Amino acid sequence: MDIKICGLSTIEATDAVIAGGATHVGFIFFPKSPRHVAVDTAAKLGAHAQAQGLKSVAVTVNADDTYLDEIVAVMKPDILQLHGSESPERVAQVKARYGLPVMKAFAISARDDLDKIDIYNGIADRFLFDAKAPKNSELPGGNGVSFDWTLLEGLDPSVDYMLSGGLNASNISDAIANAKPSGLDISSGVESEPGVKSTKLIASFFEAVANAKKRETND
Ligand SMILES: O=C(O)c1ccccc1NCC(=O)[C@H](O)[C@H](O)COP(=O)(O)O
Repeated sequence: MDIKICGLSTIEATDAVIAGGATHVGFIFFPKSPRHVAVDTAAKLGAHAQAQGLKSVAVTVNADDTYLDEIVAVMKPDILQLHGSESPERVAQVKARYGLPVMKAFAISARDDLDKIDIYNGIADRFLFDAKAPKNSELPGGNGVSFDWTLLEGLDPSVDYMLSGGLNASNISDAIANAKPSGLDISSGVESEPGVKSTKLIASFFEAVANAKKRETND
């Protein structure tokens, strides 16, 4: 199962994520976020993770070509995560311009939010299902809130997605059992305060994932 830890900004946290067994590291390019990083910081940390076989993901929100050009040229991400209201046409443009896989994020709060899967199918390479941002939040992601995973019941098993939104060591077992996702994405669940990753919480999270996987195998 793929595991992406998002919102990294330090070498200590990146090393903890690598040691824990993550497959992806995510970097946020959104100035309003406490996790926002400079492109060269993401380039250094991303290259460090790439050297260990992880994929580096650039997370942007309705970014224009100028910003994406800089991110792609300097950071050399493996994947672009589009976390705004990018249309299918914009996703197709981004894919064509950079030749990189695109993961399109959606907020899920009702069953019909999943209709977007058909609209972006064959355009986005993967989906990331996140919770809807609370009304008082300026961030489209990284809010530490979960959505009702039972909304995913009956989803076509060929839909490739990362489950996201409020995941942490305490709820990951239920999340895996309910949603059976092909990937997990976590940010604030491994932070001691917004934007500050905790190496202890990162280690506990990976331990909880390993225990959850053992339980799944035994069931
Ligand atoms: O994390 C942010 O600050 C952020 C800001 C703007 C757009 C996206 C953002 N995060 C994207 C992610 O992939 C997060 O990991 C995802 O939303 C889950 O976050 P959390 O609920 O805190 O685990």
